[in-house]
Amino acid sequence: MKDFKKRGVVVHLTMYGESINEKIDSIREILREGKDILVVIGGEKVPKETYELADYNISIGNQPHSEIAALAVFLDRLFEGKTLYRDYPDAKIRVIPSEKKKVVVRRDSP
Ligand SMILES: C[S@@+](CC[C@H](N)C(=O)[O-])C[C@H]1O[C@@H](n2cnc3c(N)ncnc32)[C@H](O)[C@@H]1O
Repeated sequence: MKDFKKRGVVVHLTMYGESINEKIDSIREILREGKDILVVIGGEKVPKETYELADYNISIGNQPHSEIAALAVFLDRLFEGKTLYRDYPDAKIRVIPSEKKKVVVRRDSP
């Protein structure tokens, strides 16, 4: 975290942090400025130093979630859902959204 702070902004997700609803616009602005964001999520006990080193301590509500759930909600808010259906030009398999069945298009290898 100390090293990363020389070139970007550290966001630590914690149920004790400030509301994501209040802070997400300013965090999104960091990306617009072209800076990188390091998202820190805990596993076991999170050391006190993490809270102090983070530029933002952000809560996804004040109830505990799994770390993956907290990260998923954070990323979805940050990118406003726009990354969910992003096209990857070099993808080997593409899933076509369908109401009733699985539709998959495979790209032939070159
Ligand atoms: C299950 S929690 C473990 C917490 C850890 N035992 C501690 O002492 O802080 C795992 C991680 O999920 C994330 N997390 C859980 N609930 C959250 C919430 N409401 N808001 C933001 N992040 C959360 C945090 O990064 C947390 O460190």
